[in-house]
Amino acid sequence: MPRTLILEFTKMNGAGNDFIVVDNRFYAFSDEELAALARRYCPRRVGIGADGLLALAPAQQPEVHYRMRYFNADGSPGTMCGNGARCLARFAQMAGIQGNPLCFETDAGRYQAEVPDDPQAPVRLYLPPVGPCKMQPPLATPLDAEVETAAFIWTGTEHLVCRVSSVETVPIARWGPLLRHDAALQPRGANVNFVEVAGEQHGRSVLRVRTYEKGVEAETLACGTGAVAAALVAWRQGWVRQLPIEVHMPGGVLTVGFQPAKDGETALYLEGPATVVFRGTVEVPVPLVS
Ligand SMILES: N[C@H](CCC[C@H](N)C(=O)O)C(=O)O
Repeated sequence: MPRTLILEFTKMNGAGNDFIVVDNRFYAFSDEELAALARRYCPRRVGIGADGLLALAPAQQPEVHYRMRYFNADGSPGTMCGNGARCLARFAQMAGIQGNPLCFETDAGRYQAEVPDDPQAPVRLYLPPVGPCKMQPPLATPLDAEVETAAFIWTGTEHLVCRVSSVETVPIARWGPLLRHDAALQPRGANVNFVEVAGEQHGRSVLRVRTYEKGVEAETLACGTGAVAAALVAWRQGWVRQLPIEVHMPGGVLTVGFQPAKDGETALYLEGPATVVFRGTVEVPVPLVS
C-alpha cells in the first residue's frame, strides 16, 4: 500500500511571480524534500503551477522571526527571491508570527519586511546594502546591437541587466537562455533582465523590465531581485534621476527606493503586491526522496 502525506499549501502571487508556500515549521521537510516538492508541484498543467516554492522555517539565529527557504521550479535552491520574500512575509504574518518589521534570514543574509494589516496593501522589503555593478562584463555571447549596455550585479542572487530601447520587441525566449548560460557567468549563471528607460510619471522614474529567470528557465511575469538590479544599475549609471523608481513588469508594478534610516543612512527597499490566491491540500507520496 503506497503511503501518502496530506500537505497543506498556500498559493501566493507577487506581481505575477507565483509561489507555492509551505509552513515547514510543522512538516520539517529537508532541503532535498523541499526541492522534490518544487519539482513535483511547480509545473503548470500537471502540478499546482508556480515559479517556485517557499518554505517558512524556524529561525536559526536570535533576533530574527523566521528563516526563508526558496526553491526554483526546477528544484534548484535560490539564495534569495524578492517577490517570494514579500509573499512569505505576508504568509508569516497570517500564520501569527509577530514583528514590525518582520526580520528573517535567507541564504543571502538578513532582511526585514513591513506587512500592513490590509491583505491587499503592498508589502515592503528592506534589503541589505548591494555591492557594485560590474559594467560591460566580458560575456562569451556576442551581444546584439540592440543591447546598448550590459551590467552584472548581485542583489541576493545573480543578475545580468541589459539596457535596450524597447523591451516589447526583445526576443527574450532566444536571448534569455543564451545569456543565462553564458560561459563567463558559470557556474551559477544569472537571471537576465532587459530594461527600457521609460521617462518619468508623477515624479517617479519608470523602467520597463522583462526577466528571464534561471531555475524557471523561462520569462516570468515579474522578478523582485531583478527589479532591484535594474533600478540600481539605472540609478547608479544616471539613466534615471528621480526616486523612487517604478519598475513595470508584465505582471505588475514594483517600486524600488531608499528610505531615510537612523544615523543619516538610507535603506534600500522593494515594494509591491503580495497576495494569497488560494489555499489547498495535495496528497504527497512518501518517501519524497529515496
Ligand atoms: N523571482 C525571484 C528571483 C528568483 C531567483 C532565482 N530565479 C534564482 O536566482 O535562482 C525574485 O522575485 O527575486
